[in-house]
Amino acid sequence: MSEADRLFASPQPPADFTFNEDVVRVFPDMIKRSVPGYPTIVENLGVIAARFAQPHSRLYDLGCSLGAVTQALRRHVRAEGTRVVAIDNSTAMVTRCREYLSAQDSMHEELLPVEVVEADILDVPLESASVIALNFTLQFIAPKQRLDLLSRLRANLLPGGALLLSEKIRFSESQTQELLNGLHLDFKRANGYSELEIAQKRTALENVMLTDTLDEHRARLQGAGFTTVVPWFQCLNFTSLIALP
Ligand SMILES: Nc1ncnc2c1ncn2[C@@H]1O[C@H](C[S@+](CC[C@H]([NH3+])C(=O)[O-])CC(=O)[O-])[C@@H](O)[C@H]1O
Ligand SMILES: O=C(O)C(=O)Cc1ccccc1
Repeated sequence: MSEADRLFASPQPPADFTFNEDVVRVFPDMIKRSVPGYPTIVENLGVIAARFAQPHSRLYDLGCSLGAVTQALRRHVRAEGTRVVAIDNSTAMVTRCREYLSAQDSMHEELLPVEVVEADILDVPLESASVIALNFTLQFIAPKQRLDLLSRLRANLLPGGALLLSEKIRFSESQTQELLNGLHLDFKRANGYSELEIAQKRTALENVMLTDTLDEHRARLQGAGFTTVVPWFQCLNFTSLIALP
């Protein structure tokens, strides 16, 4: 099972955050203690997907990590003949994700079939899908690639389908930004992270996780051809959106 996250507990030279084996070992604990609302978001992505999933269509979980969203899709989606394609470019994540999903397979009968693909979502060929989930993945894509990726997702979304996008967001109004960022740090402290752990992780993420405002997300989604953007969840500076074609 997964360990407690102590990755940034001792002093270390600054290095960019990567989704390597050390992160994989602690990832379920890390994401739950770092992302306010994460369990609620993941479970409800399954519930929301159930409304948009079409019979005999694909459901994508892009940047699947250990497959938390894929597992929620399997718990909630009942449309006949749907299958999940879960994609991540971290070898360590994909290896462990496959193990978790086969454990879920052995405990339940008649789960949606899942294919876990090790690939970069920026260059893997995508096919038509009724649901596409990007749960805290877009924030790790280089900003100049984000519009192209969303346009490609829009082009592959079936009519009546949905893109489910969760992100850490920033706020252009500085008082709001300071308040919600401060409250996020309080959330981490309340979950047992020390000042050193918080500071070292912040440095590690500085160059690799670049956040946008909600307005920037809306504008980009519209630019990619989505007509409707509905925020369905916000906890502090973390949000989840439903984008419709
Ligand atoms: N270009 C890329 N191609 C494929 N995967 C990528 C790429 N860039 C980053 N990733 C992958 O996106 C994931 C982001 S974590 C998602 C959480 C998950 N969705 C969850 O619901 O638990 C978010 C977080 O840790 O805050 C990592 O597994 C990366 O390897
Ligand atoms: O820890 C943070 O500050 C975050 O914003 C989220 C996060 C969670 C897990 C891995 C990387 C980033």
